[in-house]
Amino acid sequence: MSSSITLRDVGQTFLVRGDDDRQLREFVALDGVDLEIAAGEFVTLVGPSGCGKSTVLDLVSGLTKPTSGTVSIDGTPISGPGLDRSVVFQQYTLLPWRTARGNVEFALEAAGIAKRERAARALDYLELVGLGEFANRYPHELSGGMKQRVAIARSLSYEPGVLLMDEPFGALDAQTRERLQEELVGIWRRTGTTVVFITHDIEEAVFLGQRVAVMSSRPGRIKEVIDVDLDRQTAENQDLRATPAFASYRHRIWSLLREQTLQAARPEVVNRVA
Ligand SMILES: Nc1ncnc2c1ncn2[C@@H]1O[C@H](COP(=O)(O)OP(=O)(O)OP(=O)(O)O)[C@@H](O)[C@H]1O
Repeated sequence: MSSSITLRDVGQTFLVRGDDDRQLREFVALDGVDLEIAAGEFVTLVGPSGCGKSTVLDLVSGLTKPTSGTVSIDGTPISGPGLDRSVVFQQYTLLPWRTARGNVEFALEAAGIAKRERAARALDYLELVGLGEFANRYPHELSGGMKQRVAIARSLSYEPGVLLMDEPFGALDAQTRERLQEELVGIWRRTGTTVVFITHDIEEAVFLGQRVAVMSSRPGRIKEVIDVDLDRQTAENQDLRATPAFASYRHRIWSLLREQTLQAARPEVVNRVA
């Protein structure tokens, strides 16, 4: 099961206090953001720090509402959070007093899944992320990568149409990160869920995304969306990251981001509120 996502002419303005006079001002975080994500697609979102990536994810999750424009799931405007969407953050956010299985079951309980179904389903999803044998371990008995896999299992367990991931591998070491990237591609293929994945890491964006959306900052907009046409199936046993095609995508996105970073050096645009 998967859902499409549409952002149409989306703007998000926050009220912030000026550093100098402490007056309230409008800060335009997003302006005119347009993005269409098809059901079942894997899209990565990159952009300079503070360009509004998490703000976009918050809007799709329904935690916040846009100041202007519309954000829709399967053509229906989002009115708040829902079980059709699930978010994985950089911090694992597991309950320390529950086992891996207990953490997944907790989400299933909140989603209203019948008690008799919860234990089996939790185990199925822990197996999907390769943690079937660790179901009875507590978070403090798991490595960082394992904790993040539990968080992914928990998010997928109630079978959302959309999985939103905000730098989920940002706190992991390079090797664990690469392994989880490969596993995530496998999980995405098996579940067919639409994935929107935020990252600062260009290689991660190219490796994972069927398309990479590059954002510009101040105000945040989608600057360019790049189709990544890499043969991931035949490359399964090769080092995809070492291929010339991969390097070429990496360089293209690096160049776009460099332009953005140079532009971001100018002062922020804020409008004073009367
Ligand atoms: N609730 C809020 N109130 C005021 N300003 C906010 C709020 N949320 C975000 N911002 C501002 O909006 C801009 C975009 O923030 P956001 O967290 O979306 O950026 P980001 O691209 O995810 O950043 P990073 O890559 O550093 O995580 C930033 O300038 C931030 O300070």
